[in-house]
Amino acid sequence: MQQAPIPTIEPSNPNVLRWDDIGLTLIHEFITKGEEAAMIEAFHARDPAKEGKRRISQHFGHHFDYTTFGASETHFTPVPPYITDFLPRLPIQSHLPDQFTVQYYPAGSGIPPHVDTHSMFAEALYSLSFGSAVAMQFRMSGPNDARKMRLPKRSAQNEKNHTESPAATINNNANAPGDDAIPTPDEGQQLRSWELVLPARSLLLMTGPARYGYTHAIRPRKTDVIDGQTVPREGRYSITMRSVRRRDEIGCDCAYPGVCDARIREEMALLAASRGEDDASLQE
Ligand SMILES: O=C(O)CCC(=O)C(=O)O
Ligand SMILES: [Fe+2]
Repeated sequence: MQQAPIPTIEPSNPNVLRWDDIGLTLIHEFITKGEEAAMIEAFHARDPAKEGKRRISQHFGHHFDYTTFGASETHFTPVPPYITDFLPRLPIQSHLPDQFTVQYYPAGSGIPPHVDTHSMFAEALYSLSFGSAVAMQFRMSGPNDARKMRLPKRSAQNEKNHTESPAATINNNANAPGDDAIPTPDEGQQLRSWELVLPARSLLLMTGPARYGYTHAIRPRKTDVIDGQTVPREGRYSITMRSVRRRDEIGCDCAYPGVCDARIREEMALLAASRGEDDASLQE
């Protein structure tokens, strides 16, 4: 693990930290303590259990469709006011999210390294943290990630069982529940990788390389190192916010074809076509 890169602090607002070359922005105290308490209450009004060991997810807005990896045309849960209230404060107002996954991470749980599906969601990806801080790991994707994304897909997960992986990660085998892929020592040493502490009430925005080229993960463990101190983890909540691409917006031409689902689909189609030609020539 390498040292986290140094952010630039916005002169007009010291709560805003930027890593422009990576495409990350972290805004401290994005929500108030009152809003945070209301969110936690609303979450447990739907899912009372706090004792389990597994991450629990709730979906709002357009549900993820586990068969097309796009947005469902039929499944929609109205977005609660505790989310709609802060949307006018998001840093990018031109394109607001319409797909929301609220998750509870019991202490010790995490999320495997993954790249959120490129083709089905617009570039800006947000994560709002609340309840407690957690360290998120970023790692430049490499051949190992590209190889995993080309493995045959696991069976689609049951959307009703929302203790499973989050929506956008379904297309990435590195994300299968319980498959907390550890990079090979070779890859782990070579690739740029570090952890960024996401404090409670902070908003993380991922764009560019951070969105398309890096994997992000929360390692399942009991402690994090925060400001040089080893701190026990507590239950943490997050809201992942994405904007669903529709019709001719679907696709991706990013600079990271190895982990780009749009490119992988093209590759697979070419492969299938060339196999078809081979089959045809065998029959002649
Ligand atoms: O909990 C988080 O902050 C991130 C969750 C995530 O990466 C996802 O839902 O795709
Ligand atoms: Fe993600």
